Amino acid sequence: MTQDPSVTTDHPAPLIPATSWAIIDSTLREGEQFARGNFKQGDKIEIARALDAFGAEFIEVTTPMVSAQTHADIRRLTSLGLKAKFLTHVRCHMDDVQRAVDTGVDGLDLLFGTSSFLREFSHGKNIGQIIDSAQQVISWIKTNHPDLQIRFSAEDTFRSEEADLMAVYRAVSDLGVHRVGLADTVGVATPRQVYTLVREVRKVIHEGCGIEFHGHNDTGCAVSNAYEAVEAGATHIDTTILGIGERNGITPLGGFLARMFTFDPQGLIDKYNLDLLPELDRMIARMVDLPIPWNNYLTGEFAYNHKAGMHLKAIYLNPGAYEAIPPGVFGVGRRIQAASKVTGKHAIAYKARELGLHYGEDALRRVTDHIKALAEQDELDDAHLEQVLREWVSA
Ligand SMILES: CC(=O)SCCNC(=O)CCNC(=O)[C@H](O)C(C)(C)COP(=O)(O)OP(=O)(O)OC[C@H]1O[C@@H](n2cnc3c(N)ncnc32)[C@H](O)[C@@H]1OP(=O)(O)O
Ligand SMILES: O=C(O)CCC(=O)C(=O)O
Ligand SMILES: [Mg+2]
Repeated sequence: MTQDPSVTTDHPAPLIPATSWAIIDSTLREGEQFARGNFKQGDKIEIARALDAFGAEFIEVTTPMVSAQTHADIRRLTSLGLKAKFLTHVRCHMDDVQRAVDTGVDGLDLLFGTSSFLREFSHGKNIGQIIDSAQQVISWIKTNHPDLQIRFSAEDTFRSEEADLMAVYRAVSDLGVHRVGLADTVGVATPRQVYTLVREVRKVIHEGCGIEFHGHNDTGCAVSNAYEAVEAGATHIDTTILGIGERNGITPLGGFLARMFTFDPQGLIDKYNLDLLPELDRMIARMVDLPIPWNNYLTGEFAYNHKAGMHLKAIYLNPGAYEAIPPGVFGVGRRIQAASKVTGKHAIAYKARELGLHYGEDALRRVTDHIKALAEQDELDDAHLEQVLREWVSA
């Protein structure tokens, strides 16, 4: 595992221990629903191996109902001998479940939409019928495939009636599912709603039953909502690499890890090979043929760019002054952009010292002002900065 001496691990008790939650990475399921997600078997194997090397606890794959090829792909993935557990995401329907049980997966992620939107426009079932289907399907799995993990999710949870949800969750928990799922299918939930609902669900399910959260990012809350879910007691969080998924996607793996790192750095370091994150992000960016966003959590080109003079002064003394998370832990470096109009004398002195040049106080002020004036016209690259510093040192 990655070790970085600059990581502060002296928290007496982590606010949220990393041992209290696990990742279900859904790049191979939700990610296939992304506009540019069309993974071939070779891609799927590469993604699964990379997630496994990273340390993802679970890998969720698309339903085998998609096609014969997808069915064969799942069988191939589950034969790889990876440590990560495979889950397949299937409708709560006997046809789907019977097709899924011979794929070699470790568990089935069942779902049924419970909101009025999905009851009316997706499957046409009322809550009683949903519970009846759940009973039929879950009982069959438990009788015939007792080793399979079972999760039941109420799709579109946050637009469902609370009484309906509680009836469904209580019923499936009584039927012995291993986890229940809360899904913010259209990305509308607020962090407080997520926190409150997870707490309510916890009251109606059995003690050993896990709680999974799946959050879309339509209103920019996917990471915060995942965090609130964990804070309220959720045990499993769905992520995808780079956040790819339907529409603008779900909780990104990197963003979620960045959030959780601040509570229990050592816990994350112990659990995952964090320095493989940039490779994961690059792999998916390549496969979907899109750049990693410039402001991406941790791995964006400018995620660790430091520019303003006041920042640079402190950064040189202690990077922690302007970085919540040390980049080295996640296998990325920082960029110091010293030659801009917002730079200051400390940054320029530091750059000069790197070149073996020493400026007195007055000369330093003059060259700093000169660099700031030049940068008003155009940013200077490193070569230009070096040239100026060398010319002005003797001027
Ligand atoms: C929010 C989410 O991401 S949910 C997961 C979405 N994932 C997928 O859709 C997986 C990929 N999907 C597919 O390959 C196809 O949609 C299939 C194979 C699942 C089904 O294909 P088709 O039979 O052609 O049906 P189609 O996709 O047009 O319609 C969905 C069907 O699922 C039914 N359905 C929807 N939700 C459920 C559910 N939770 N349980 C059971 N049936 C459901 C609908 O009623 C509809 O069936 P109907 O035609 O009998 O009314
Ligand atoms: O099964 C689940 O919990 C989530 C399904 C899904 O992708 C969603 O609701 O957005
Ligand atoms: Mg989704």
